[in-house]
Amino acid sequence: MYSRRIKYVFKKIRDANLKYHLIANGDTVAVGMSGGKDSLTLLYFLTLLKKYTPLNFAIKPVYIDLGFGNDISPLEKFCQELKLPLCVEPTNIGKIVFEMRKEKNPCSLCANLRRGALNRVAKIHGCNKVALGHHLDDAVTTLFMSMLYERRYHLFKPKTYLDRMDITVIRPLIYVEEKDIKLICEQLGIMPVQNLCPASGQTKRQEIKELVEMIEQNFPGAKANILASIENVDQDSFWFA
Ligand SMILES: Nc1ncnc2c1ncn2[C@@H]1O[C@H](COP(=O)(O)OP(=O)(O)OP(=O)(O)O)[C@@H](O)[C@H]1O
Repeated sequence: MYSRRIKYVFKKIRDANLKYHLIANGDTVAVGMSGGKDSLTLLYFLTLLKKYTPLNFAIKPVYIDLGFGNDISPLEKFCQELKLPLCVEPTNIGKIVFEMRKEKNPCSLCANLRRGALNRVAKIHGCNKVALGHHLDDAVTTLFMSMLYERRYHLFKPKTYLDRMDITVIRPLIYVEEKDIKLICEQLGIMPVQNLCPASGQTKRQEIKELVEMIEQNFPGAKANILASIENVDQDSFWFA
């Protein structure tokens, strides 16, 4: 009944869940919904995880409204179909970033404020975990950005406990490739929300993403190997001062 691609992606998510103990029995997981293809796919697969594994957990989709006037009706419809009420949190983050602070690099401030808002809302709704839609391509792109722009290895983790908030951030799509997410959205007819953010799609990140894609084209499997090399860091070979 499910396509081979859906089964394949489901396995990747189960693998990540087993390896990093992302979701446990009794969890209440807030799912950060931008309305983009990644978070929509994440929500879909978390419902499958609940349905087809013995894991017993609750799912709460949360949309942080940044104030750009996005039409979120496709997101609302998708949540309704999955029988999950969407929590919408209005904010003035867009205004702060673009009008008040007039940031040159708005994305990092926006992401910080958004994450703070999401964690706060999750806490208010009794969630102990927050799931984000970062996938394999995001991880490798982030790693390359830290190397090329910051001269260091720096990458988010699949699971991070934030002690100040007492909340755990998880990234169940960490082994999933973006191309599979795109194909699944097409296959299931998942409609993303159009993002009206003025900085959308014109960032440094986009350039590095294209570089990563070029490497993958020339060395198939490169992205998965790069991520695996992070998991298999040989401490003795690293040049710690
Ligand atoms: N406005 C928002 N409200 C709630 N969660 C969000 C919001 N924006 C982003 N997120 C969460 O943070 C993750 C990473 O955000 P980012 O902006 O990098 O999205 P993305 O890679 O374009 O993914 P997506 O396709 O889900 O938009 C998203 O996958 C989602 O889980």
